[in-house]
Amino acid sequence: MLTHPLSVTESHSDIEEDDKIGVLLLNLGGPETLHDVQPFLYNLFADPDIIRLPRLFRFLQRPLAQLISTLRAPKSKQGYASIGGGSPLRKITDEQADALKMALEEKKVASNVYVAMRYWHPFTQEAVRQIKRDGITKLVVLPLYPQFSISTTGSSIRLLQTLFREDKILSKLPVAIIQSWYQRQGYVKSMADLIHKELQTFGSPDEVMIFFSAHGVPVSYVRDAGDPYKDQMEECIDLIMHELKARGIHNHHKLAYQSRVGPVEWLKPYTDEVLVELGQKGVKSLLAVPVSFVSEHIETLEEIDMEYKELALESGIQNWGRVPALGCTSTFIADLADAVIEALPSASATAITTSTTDNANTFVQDPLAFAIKLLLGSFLAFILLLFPGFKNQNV
Ligand SMILES: C=CC1=C(C)c2cc3[nH]c(cc4nc(cc5[nH]c(cc1n2)c(C)c5CCC(=O)O)C(CCC(=O)O)=C4C)c(C)c3C=C
Ligand SMILES: [Fe+2]
Ligand SMILES: [Fe+2]
Repeated sequence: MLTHPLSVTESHSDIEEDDKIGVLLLNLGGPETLHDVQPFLYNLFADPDIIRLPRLFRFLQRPLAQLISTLRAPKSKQGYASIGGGSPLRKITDEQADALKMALEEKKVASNVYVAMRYWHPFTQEAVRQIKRDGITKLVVLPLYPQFSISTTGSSIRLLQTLFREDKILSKLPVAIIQSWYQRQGYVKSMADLIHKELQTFGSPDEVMIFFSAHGVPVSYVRDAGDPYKDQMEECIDLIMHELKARGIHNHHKLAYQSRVGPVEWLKPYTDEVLVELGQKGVKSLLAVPVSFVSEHIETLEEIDMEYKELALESGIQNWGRVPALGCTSTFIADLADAVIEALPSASATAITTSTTDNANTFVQDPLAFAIKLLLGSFLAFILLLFPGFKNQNV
């Protein structure tokens, strides 16, 4: 007998016979060619969860996005050129989606796995349209970010809420959202496995500093908007180190934040500054561990492997290593499949309606600095508004 591709082959408590299970993977997206870089950056900076303006000044969002994306594009292009001319994110995320579908099948859950990128193809809107076409009856939303940030998972969820609210059918679809999963045993163990393995490549593994480098966010996200990202990151590192200790690994470790953009203060300590300090303090061997993201991307391949490695070696560190991103590591993907099954919504579950990341109360800490920025922004906006075409690009 032919089974429907989404039919369930063995009973799980929250799955009914005619259910069609969908899993929606949330990710950031990245430019596939150098030509895509500026419009990708425009989409990113046009997101009010990336540049957080008070509601009253949201009219400046798109002109500012146009300006900042145009100014940043040359530097970004250089970065993407150095890793082969584009982001590997789409290919890796598609592979993760296929691996997750298979892992779910092994656990007797038939599903369709969709990829929803926030700023480049395949856009969230496309994935949502496909979910509707496929007649999915239960949906699990799984961000590919272990820790929650307003700027990543929060932004994608906010967009989903808007798209689902606007649609008669989707607004009734039972949806479960996995907000974060850094604390899951499977993830923690998979990270510990990678670190353990990579330590063995050093001459004296016990003397290696384990250096966690997380993507940063502006301090105001945590301080003013209540982003749990920093707390979750610190807890995540504690859990991984605890797991390593249980395996008899007692190396020193350090957490720092990378990839800051723009003039505002970001979470500290900064990766580049810490690398210099560690070199000066006499650390000779260092293992870099990217911890906020589960695929290779520009920040691992260019920033860590090229820029930070060079800086570390110049600063006196002699032995450098880097843990690969989890990608399709089987223990990790199997654990994501468990997370999906545990989260499956019951038929009576509500659709995506409530917001966990409401930034309606965005406020500005320093009114004078804000007034100056606003005047400047308005002036630039005036100039830029002379140019047409401030719509989301390539959506
Ligand atoms: C947990 C991961 C990430 C957080 C938090 C995050 C916040 C954040 N990022 C920017 C600005 C940029 N991000 C860019 C690319 C990019 N960022 C992440 C992850 C997080 N960002 C990923 C996975 C990627 C895509 C990488 C790829 O391979 O294509 C970029 C573009 C690249 C560059 O020019 O450096 C920018 C710009 C901000 C402002 C922010 C928090 C507010
Ligand atoms: Fe980023
Ligand atoms: Fe960067």
